[in-house]
Amino acid sequence: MAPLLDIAKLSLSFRTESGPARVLDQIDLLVQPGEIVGLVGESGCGKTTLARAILGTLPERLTEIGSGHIRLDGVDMLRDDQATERLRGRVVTFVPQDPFASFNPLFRIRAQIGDLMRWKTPRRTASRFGWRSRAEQKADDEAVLAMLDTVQLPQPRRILEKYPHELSGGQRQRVMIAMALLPEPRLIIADEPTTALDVTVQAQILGLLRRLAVERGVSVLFTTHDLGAAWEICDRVVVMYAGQTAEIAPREAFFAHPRHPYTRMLLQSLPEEGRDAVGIPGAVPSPLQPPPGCRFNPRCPRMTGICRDERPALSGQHGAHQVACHHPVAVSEVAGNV
Ligand SMILES: Nc1ncnc2c1ncn2[C@@H]1O[C@H](COP(=O)(O)OP(=O)(O)OP(=O)(O)O)[C@@H](O)[C@H]1O
Repeated sequence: MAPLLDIAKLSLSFRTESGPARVLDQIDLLVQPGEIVGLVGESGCGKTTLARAILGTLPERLTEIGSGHIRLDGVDMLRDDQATERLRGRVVTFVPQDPFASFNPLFRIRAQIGDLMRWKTPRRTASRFGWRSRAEQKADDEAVLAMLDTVQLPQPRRILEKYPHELSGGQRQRVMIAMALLPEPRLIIADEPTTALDVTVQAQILGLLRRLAVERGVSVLFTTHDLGAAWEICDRVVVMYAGQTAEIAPREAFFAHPRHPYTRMLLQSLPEEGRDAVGIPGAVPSPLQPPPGCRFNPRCPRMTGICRDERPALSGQHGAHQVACHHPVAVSEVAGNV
């Protein structure tokens, strides 16, 4: 099957006063149609930058593409501006971390969803300039009400009359999920979509996102530093470390047999009953002066000379368990981390 999203050898830097910050370094990532992929890693590993690169929302003036490609549905998202513009908001949509910041506080939800539908309705035929026929508009209005109901917002007509501040955090995120689904996309990028919510609401929202994506065959690329959330929702997990792909594994294998020392330490750092969360010693290196070779080498208990000299390649076939490490953990060494 052709992947829906195909990212290969993507390197990207930000221009800063102190020189180029190489935030993404030869990233490889494939997302198949209908697949839910989690992008995990500590803060500063480049998850948001990768999500924004796919969406084409990085500041152009400050961004330098070094190499590689991002293809969505065959379109070169880094070089074909017109096609990218067509896909953005239609074929690929976005669920943000903080929905409050993404709404305009001055307008009712009705106006904000109405604006989205004017430009991104899947029923749009000739309405290139935001014009819709009466029949199209009526169909869109019905689709909006049905979608609000689908994301379990009772009394959708009342929700439409509210201002963003009149909704709870969970309700706002449900509206955001509705808005991400209304254009009938093929890929949703959800950037830490539940971080700003209470724990109980987080679980509901993740469950909802997964159910709707599966029902509609929509792929989801979900960034999180919360491995529990990745367990809840993902089919496959991609671990990023300091702008590099460290490991890619199906969900069960990821939690049961992590092969990269970083993944293993991430999992071991999770809080357990009777034990507080323990951090990984050291910090993610600055992208201004990343260590040579494997970027994890200064924090790695398995580090040897080769780790400083040579960057490890990502081994294995797509779809299988892949790891970029000179000294990966053997399956026999792991006693199950689930
Ligand atoms: N505009 C920018 N200019 C320079 N450096 C930047 C810029 N934006 C992000 N960075 C740097 O890029 C690196 C990756 O940041 P990014 O936000 O993508 O990481 P992340 O994994 O999403 O972290 P978080 O979970 O905290 O959002 C960090 O070192 C960050 O400081």
